[in-house]
Amino acid sequence: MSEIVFDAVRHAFGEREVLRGIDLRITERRVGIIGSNGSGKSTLARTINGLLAPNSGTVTVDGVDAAKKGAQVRKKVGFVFTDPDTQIVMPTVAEDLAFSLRRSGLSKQDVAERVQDILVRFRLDGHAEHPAHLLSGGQKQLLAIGAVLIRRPEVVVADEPTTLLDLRNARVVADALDSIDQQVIVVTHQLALLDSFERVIVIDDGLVAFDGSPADAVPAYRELVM
Ligand SMILES: Nc1ncnc2c1ncn2[C@@H]1O[C@H](COP(=O)(O)OP(=O)(O)OP(=O)(O)O)[C@@H](O)[C@H]1O
Repeated sequence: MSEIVFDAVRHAFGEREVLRGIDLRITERRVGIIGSNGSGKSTLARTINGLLAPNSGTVTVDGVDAAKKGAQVRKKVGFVFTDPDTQIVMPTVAEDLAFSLRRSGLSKQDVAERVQDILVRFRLDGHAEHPAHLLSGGQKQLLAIGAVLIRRPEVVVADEPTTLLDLRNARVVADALDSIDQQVIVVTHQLALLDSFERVIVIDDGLVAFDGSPADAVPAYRELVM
């Protein structure tokens, strides 16, 4: 597993301090981040692969500073957004997957093999030549996850990947995330997703309010919002 270290991380948007001093060392394979709306979870998640550089403090992935060496860290850490439409860029499902490998230096044959592998794995093989925008919400999110996994990152950070989905599709996406070998860090409001996780971090008002097992974190979060 990669070692992700937050050291005194602070960030403000204008006057509003959103991260107020985060210290964490993450080495577990399945980690959840939960907390109220606006508590700073997405901001925190975005610092992991340098999508956002904090005002102060550092986030490192295996010792590499994500803010300073974003491109290097992004090879290792893939990011899945809440809304798959923001990630889907090419007309067809197969083309969209291949697009993720455009600068990989892989041969056409290798790209085709990886695309096929993801299509089969996420049961999208019947849709390879279909327009991506015609997929169901759940299939779109699977495609977005596939487009991240096809680059074979070591870590996948997902920011509320099931929020826009109905119960069934949310289950499909949760199962997909559960099935992958990589280290996964998920920001979520869907607490059931966390049952099998090793560690759950509760963020409240820009600080770590609780850090422990899902069995302990969920009641701690409930108590916080009561
Ligand atoms: N780019 C931005 N510019 C200004 N303010 C922002 C920006 N991004 C986030 N914020 C503000 O920072 C605060 C924390 O946002 P963040 O998205 O990190 O919270 P969150 O815990 O993920 O919330 P939610 O559960 O609602 O997704 C919010 O008040 C939000 O409005």
